[in-house]
Amino acid sequence: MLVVEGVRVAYGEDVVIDGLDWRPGAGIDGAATAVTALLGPSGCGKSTLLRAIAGLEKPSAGRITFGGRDLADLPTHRRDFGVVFQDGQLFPGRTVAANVGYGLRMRGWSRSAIRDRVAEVLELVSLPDLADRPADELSGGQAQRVALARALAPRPRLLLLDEPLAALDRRLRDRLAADIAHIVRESGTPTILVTHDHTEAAVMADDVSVMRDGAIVQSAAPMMLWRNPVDEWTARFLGCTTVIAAESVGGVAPTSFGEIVTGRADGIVHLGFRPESLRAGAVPDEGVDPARDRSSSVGVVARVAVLPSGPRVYVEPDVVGVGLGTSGADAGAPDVHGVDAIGDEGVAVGDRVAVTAIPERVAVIGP
Ligand SMILES: Nc1ncnc2c1ncn2[C@@H]1O[C@H](COP(=O)(O)OP(=O)(O)OP(=O)(O)O)[C@@H](O)[C@H]1O
Repeated sequence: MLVVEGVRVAYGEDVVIDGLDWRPGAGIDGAATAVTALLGPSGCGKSTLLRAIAGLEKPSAGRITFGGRDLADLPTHRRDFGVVFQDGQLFPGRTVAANVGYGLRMRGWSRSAIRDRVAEVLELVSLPDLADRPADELSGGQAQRVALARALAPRPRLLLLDEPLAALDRRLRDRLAADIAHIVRESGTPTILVTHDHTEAAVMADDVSVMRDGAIVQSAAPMMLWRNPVDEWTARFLGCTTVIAAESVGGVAPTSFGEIVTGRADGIVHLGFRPESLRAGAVPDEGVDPARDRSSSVGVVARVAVLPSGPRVYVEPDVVGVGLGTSGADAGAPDVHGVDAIGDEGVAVGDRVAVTAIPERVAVIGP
């Protein structure tokens, strides 16, 4: 529905986006009601692109169409897009109901129609009892729900969310992320979510487009993105802290953390490991010579962080100069810096551990 073609946006001399092509949700079923995340690091141009779609920035080249119609000559308020920013931007002196009904009044809805629709969307965002509360007496999470209700009230054709959770604390973000995703799906509104947080993108979106330096580098469902990031930069941005090269033969690459199914043609492949891709546990059998054991690498725990999901450890090589994660393919450049892994319960600094891959959590990098 939304198509961005060859778009260029500059602030004075500073070109932020140049020749950008994008069809959010193009590769997935049900794109008409899907949530697409626009995910990228700070400053890559996500908000600029969103603002261009909303009509708040004017592209100096290219075009943006919705349902086949060029938006260039359509001002923001006539695009019928709902927008929610990081800080909600509610009118502080007015009640929740007045805020939510604002766009409907502007569109000339009748009083009774406004009252009914306001009640309906406040129900949708689970705040039916707050209609008469002044907007400046809301918590941060409530304010963002009200901002969402206000954006959804006029039944927009497209909803644009620009880091809607960024100003909230972690606990609230996690809960509200799932709630917002549910609410926008209930409302049947196609949605673009700008975020720099890949977990948030995975929780909320059906489809994720990764943006880097003003360009879209990959679009895929979250699962595909984790499994097959398009390049090493994307793999690292998505949380891989160790990247190694290995030789894949018959679709399988032996590594010093065990065999990984790559499904790739014979040749060198690059594999990305998140802490969750590796398990650091007891050395299985001291009788086995670790140098000959191809299913795991032995190292020494250098740091432990105890997270709710279990210990996160950093394991250094126990033989100086022979890195963890070396394989035939990259033996010339051992990763002497060690690896992040999930540790077994009770693991402590100084323990010798065997580091083993959890194969289905390893990313196979490249197109
Ligand atoms: N109004 C503006 N005037 C001049 N430069 C701007 C303006 N808005 C953004 N920029 C610059 O454009 C670049 C992209 O900014 P943008 O806000 O689009 O990035 P972003 O990916 O959304 O980042 P963040 O997640 O930090 O908001 C940055 O270098 C920023 O400094």
